[in-house]
This record gives sequence, C-alpha cells and structure tokens, in this order.
Amino acid sequence: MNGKSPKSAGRQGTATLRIAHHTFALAWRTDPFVVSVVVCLSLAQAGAVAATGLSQRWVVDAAQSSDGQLLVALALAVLIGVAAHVTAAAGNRTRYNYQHDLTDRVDLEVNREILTATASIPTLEHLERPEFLNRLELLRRHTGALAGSCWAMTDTGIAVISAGLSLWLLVGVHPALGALALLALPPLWAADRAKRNLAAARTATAEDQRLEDRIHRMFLAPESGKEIYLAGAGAVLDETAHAARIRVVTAVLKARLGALGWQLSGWVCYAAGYIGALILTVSLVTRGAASLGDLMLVITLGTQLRFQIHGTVSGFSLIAEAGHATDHYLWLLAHARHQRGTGTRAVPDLRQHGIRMRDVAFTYPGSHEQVLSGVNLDLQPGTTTALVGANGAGKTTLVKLLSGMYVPNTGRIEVGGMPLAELDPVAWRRRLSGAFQDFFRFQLPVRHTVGIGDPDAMDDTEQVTRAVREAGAAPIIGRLPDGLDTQLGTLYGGVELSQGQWQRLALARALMRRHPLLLVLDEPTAALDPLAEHEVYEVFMRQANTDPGRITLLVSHRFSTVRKADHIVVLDGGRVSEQGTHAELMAAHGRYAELYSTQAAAYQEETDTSNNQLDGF
Ligand SMILES: Nc1ncnc2c1ncn2[C@@H]1O[C@H](COP(=O)(O)OP(=O)(O)OP(=O)(O)O)[C@@H](O)[C@H]1O
Repeated sequence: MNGKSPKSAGRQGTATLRIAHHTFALAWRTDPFVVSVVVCLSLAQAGAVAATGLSQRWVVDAAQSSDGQLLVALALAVLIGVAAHVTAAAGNRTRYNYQHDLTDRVDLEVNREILTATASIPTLEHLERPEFLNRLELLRRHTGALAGSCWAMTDTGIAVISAGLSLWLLVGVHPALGALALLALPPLWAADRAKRNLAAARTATAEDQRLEDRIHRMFLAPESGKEIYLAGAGAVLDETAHAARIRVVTAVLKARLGALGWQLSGWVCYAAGYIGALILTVSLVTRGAASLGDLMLVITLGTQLRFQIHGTVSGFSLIAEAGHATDHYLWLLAHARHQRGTGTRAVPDLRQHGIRMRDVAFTYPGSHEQVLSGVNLDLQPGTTTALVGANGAGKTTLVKLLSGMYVPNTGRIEVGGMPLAELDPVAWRRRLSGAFQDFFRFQLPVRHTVGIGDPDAMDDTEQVTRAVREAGAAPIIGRLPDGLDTQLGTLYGGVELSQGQWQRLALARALMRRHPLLLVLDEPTAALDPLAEHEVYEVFMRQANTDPGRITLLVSHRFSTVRKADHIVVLDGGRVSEQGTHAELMAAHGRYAELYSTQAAAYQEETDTSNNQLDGF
C-alpha cells in the first residue's frame, strides 16, 4: 500500500488535478464573486508573512541607525507590519468562511453528480458486489474532501509561495539558512506516509463500517425491526455491530497513532534545524556579518516557516485525501460510462420477431457458480410465458438478463431481431415494466408511489387512477384520508398499509406503462389472497392477449396460474429442461407434469379435509 510506484503516484496526481479543476469550475459556476474574493485574498496572504518579517527587520535596524531617518523608517515599517498583520488575520477569517460556505454548496453539486452517475448505470452489479459497495460508501463519506479539493490546491499554493518568499529572505541573510527548506521534507514525507496508512485502514475497514451502518438501519426500519423483535435478536445484532465498530475504531486509531509518530519525528528534525539556524545567525551577528534586524528576521520567519510548512503539509494531505476520494469518483464515472454501453439503436417493434435467447450462459460477477447455461428461448409477442422451477433454478436471474440488469457472459439476447446490447439502454428501460415479490415500498404520496412506474405520466391523475383500478387497489385508495394525495409510510408520518395493500400498489405501478414491450412479473402476488391473485392475473393476461407488441413473462410457483400461460418454460439447475403449453407438458409426463400433479393433489387433499371438517359440523 505504501510502496506506490512513481507512475501510479503521477496518475493519481493528474487525476487529482483534473478533479480540482472540475470542482473549481463547479465553484465558479456556483458563485464567481466569492471565488474571485477568495483568490485575491489568497494572493495577498501569500506575501503577508514575508512583509511582516521585513517590517520587523527594518524596525530593529532603523532603531540602531543614526542617520536621522529613524522616524520615517519606523513609521514605514510599522505601517507595512500592521497592513501585513491585518491582511493575514482578517483575510484569513474572511477567506475561511467564504471557502467553507462554497465548499458546502459544491458538495451538494458533487453529491448530485454522484447520484446522476449511479442512476445512469443500467446494470445492478455495483449494487450487489461488496467491493463496489465499499467504494460507493467511501466515496459517499468523502464527498467533502472532493468538493474542497480546489481549495486544498489554493491553500497549498499560498503556503508554498509564502514559504518560498520566507526562504528567499533567509538565504539573503546566509545561504546555509536555505537548508531549512530541506528540513521541510521529512515532515512532508512523514505526513504523506501517515495519510496513506490512514487511508489504507479506512479501505480495509469499509466493509465493517457498512455492516455497522446497516445493522443500525435495520434497527430503525419497521420491516426488519419486527423480525428482530420476534426473534429476540437485538442483543446479538447489537454485539455484531459493536464488534464491527470496535474493529473500525481500532484500525483507524492504530493508523492515527502511527501517523502521529511519523509526524512527530518529522517535526523533531525541523526543530533541530531551527535551533541550528538561530545559532548560526547569532554567530554572524557577533562577527558583524549580520545585523540585529537580520536576527529578528530569522526568528520571525523561522517560526513562521514552521506554520508555512505545516500549511503545505496539510494542503498536500488534503490533496491526498481528495485524491483517494478522486480514485473512487473516477472509478464511478468510468464504471457508469462502461456499463452504459455503446448501444444507441432505437428500440424496435416486437411484433415481428419477439425476444430470442441463444446459448446464454451467466455467472454472477465475483461468483464461481454458473447460474444459467445454454439457455435457448423464444418469447413470442402478444403472449404470456411462464417460468417455473425449483428455488435457485435461475428464474429471477433470467428475468434480470432479459431486462438488461446484467449482461450474459456468453450467448446473445435479441430484441425484435436486434442484439439487446446494441439498443439504447435508457430507451429500452422506458419500454419495460414489472413487479417483483421483493417490491420496494416507496414512502411517497400515493399518486407518486404508483405513478413512478412511468415517470412521464406520474402526474397524470387519469393514468394513475386507471392503474390503481386495474390493480384492484381502488378500494384501498377510497379509504385513505386524502385519496391519491395521501402520504404513505411511517417514515414521514404517513398512513401505513398492510403488506397485501403495498403489493397492490406495486402491481398498480407495473400497470402504469400502457404499452410496455416486456412486462416481467416475478412472483408479484405472494401477499395477495388466491381470489385477489386470480383477478390480478386476469387483468395481466387480458392485456397480454390484446397488446400484440407486448411480451409478458411470469415467474410463479402457483401452477393454477402458470397453466393459463401460452407457453411454459421449466428451468432446472440453470438449464431449460422442458417447454411447451400446459397440455403438451402434461402429455410429456416430465418434471412439469410431476410438479403440477403434486401441487394439484395437495390442493385436492386440503379441499377434501376442509369439506370433511365442514361435514362434521
Ligand atoms: N446477486 C447474486 N450474486 C451471486 N449469486 C446470486 C445472486 N443472485 C442469485 N444468485 C444465485 O443464483 C442462483 C439462482 O438464483 P435465482 O434468484 O435466479 O433463482 P430463482 O429460480 O429465481 O429462485 P427462487 O424461486 O427462490 O426465487 C442461486 O444459486 C443464487 O444463489
């Protein structure tokens, strides 16, 4: 970690410069006046220390001289000294406040850019792989450093200029005093090493940080809170979170202590050099090779040089920190660009060719287990295809590939005769619709909870009302105090719904798009009673058969629903083991017939038992 090659350090430096330029442009767009004030104050401050030192030398030398110019020299020196002091003190305060305010505003912009980039990634890999999540987490935590990167550059520039001026004056007294510049290197090197150790500790514990954060959020969310309560798992989870926190704190503390050690040794070097500089100047004064004013100058600038070097060191540290966040930021932008793909073609009509999968194989990134292999499928437009298979057979994975959330490792997917990879992914997503078993509860006003299924129509009351009606959710809305404008969910003091009611709204969301090309229904009715489920599927099947350009893909374990599909595909261990209509598959007496008969027999048994119980009354 510490052995960074010069090449990679150079790349990091270029990347940081690029980000500094980018954030400076953002700051300029946000408030050009404030940026101008800060830059002017910074330049004035760069010369303030040297001016203070010079004025003090003049005061002392003038006090010793006897050429009658004493009063003029004193007045001039005091004037310069006061001006330099005021510039340094007041300018610093003003600049600091302005910089902070602007950094906050730029931080907002950077966060927005991060959200936009994340939202533009059409695939889901970055949300499901720990190493990606860790990077996103680190980036989210350090956006402040990213936003402040242009000021870190400015501050470092000021510190370097003012340290340069001080050194120039010191060398004027005696060239050996220039060695103080060399002594600035150990603190710089030590600070860089300390920062890198700290960054390494943060990266190594990012997963623990995420774990702790997640457990805290689980405690606060009603869904998980309920299960934690029932299982009495609070103490165990609390302990897990605590242990994760301890690991983070210990690693960071260790790195901080190490950093302190490195920084202290750096400063000890400098202190020794400063003492040496004073001894040298005193000996020059006693030999008449320097004036008392020179000694004054060395005392002042030598002390100030310490702060200037400190400014340079912390400036470089801030740049390094921004550089670390920059890494993650540039990774996110590159990943978004890469995943966005090169597809630019318009989405074709499906009426002619439908969707075809040919020899598709897929393994989740970071996993070794092949989830799908040699999958060949033809999904015909205007029809419903049902996917069945045991848990883990690969049904949801297949849905994810068809939706474009993941890209197959081998094989191809064609949509309307064109490779899916060549289609504009944003345009493709605008033609998808669907509902999942693990649907999300959007805690928004009802019209947006439903309307978000088609962002173009989310404020169209007529469309929202239609979707609500078709999903059989109208009675739910009828009972809400403000109808479609009712705020949902307890997070914002809204009305809480039952699981089945939330699921009805998720189905309404899937019905928002009037003419999707691909509608995926991945066990979306698990929380509904059988009658409600039947009604909902009636709606979807009717729409499937009356919309000739639409393909409906249904994943279900309920064979009473599956049997109504036009085409049924059985997945077994990631392969298509059978396909055909219900009648064809029953006649084949294969896996489907076996599963169907087992479920039908179980239903029959249940019905008989309850009938017998009723007979007993
Ligand atoms: N994000 C992921 N990363 C790695 N492996 C995954 C991921 N999601 C699913 N898998 C694995 O892929 C396999 C297929 O999962 P998938 O969810 O597609 O099955 P399924 O047929 O839909 O199952 P179920 O009926 O239980 O919903 C499983 O072995 C699962 O462990």
